[in-house]
Amino acid sequence: MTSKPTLQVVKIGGNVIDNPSALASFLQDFASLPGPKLLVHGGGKIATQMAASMGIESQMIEGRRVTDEESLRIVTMVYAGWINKSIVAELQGLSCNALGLTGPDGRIVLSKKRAATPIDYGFVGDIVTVNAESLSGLVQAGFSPVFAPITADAAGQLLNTNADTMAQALAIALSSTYDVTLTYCFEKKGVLLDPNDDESVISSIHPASFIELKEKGIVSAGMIPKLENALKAISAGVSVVRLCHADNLQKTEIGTKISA
Ligand SMILES: Nc1ncnc2c1ncn2[C@@H]1O[C@H](COP(=O)(O)OP(=O)(O)O)[C@@H](O)[C@H]1O
Ligand SMILES: CC(=O)N[C@@H](CCC(=O)OP(=O)(O)O)C(=O)O
Repeated sequence: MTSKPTLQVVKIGGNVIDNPSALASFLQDFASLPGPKLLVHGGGKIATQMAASMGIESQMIEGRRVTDEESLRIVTMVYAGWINKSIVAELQGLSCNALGLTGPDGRIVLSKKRAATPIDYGFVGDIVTVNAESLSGLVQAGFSPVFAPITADAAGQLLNTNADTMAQALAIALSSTYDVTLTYCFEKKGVLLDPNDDESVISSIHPASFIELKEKGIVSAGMIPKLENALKAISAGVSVVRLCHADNLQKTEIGTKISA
């Protein structure tokens, strides 16, 4: 049996994107990763700040943004515009052949508006399909795709999509062709047993320990969808899933490893 080529899918979170020097150092590490790679970025923190500066209050429920028409315009401008193009330009400056994308570009990611019950999130999309063939084609052509968390449905309606979910869906889709490693990079050293103690990193999480951590309130807020996505990825064909500090992208033994 011939083994699959390797590919790294990396997600970078909004708290790092909001810190230019931390982002620059992360992008340097990303650019120097060997082999095919793909980046998914968030930017929730900047979108919230932008909305606030326009007098619009952001509402998050279970780590997801309630997205009305005005918020959709803001998140599209922030994620697919300012953040995506800044990251692509910075990576190009580091000789990484980054290609900025959103879901509707080449219809690589197709989503569907979330049902309005039990919670009406407005213009929020859940991923329906990923066109792995088109995406692999871009990777094989030498590009490093950089995805903003904006998608669209089949009728062309733009939708806001959680960036952790986007990374999970892309990693799973690519795992039929590649041996995929998925790394969630953020501003903490991993999943912490005590959120106030940066050194209390939990080295490994599996489905049963996640339920226990959630019940005890040790994982909360944005960490819940992040871990749900991480667990889904490891159970659906992704070879390695890890959560770590953005500074530790290349230190593969550090952080929290996810097991099935
Ligand atoms: N046990 C935990 N360990 C680490 N972070 C946690 C934990 N529980 C909750 N969190 C929170 O989850 C956040 C990461 O989720 P999120 O804000 O969605 O980040 P990102 O923007 O990187 O996706 C951390 O900043 C932290 O505040
Ligand atoms: C539907 C939904 O919640 N979308 C997210 C997309 C951005 C994101 O996920 O950013 P981080 O990775 O920085 O949290 C939002 O608007 O906050």
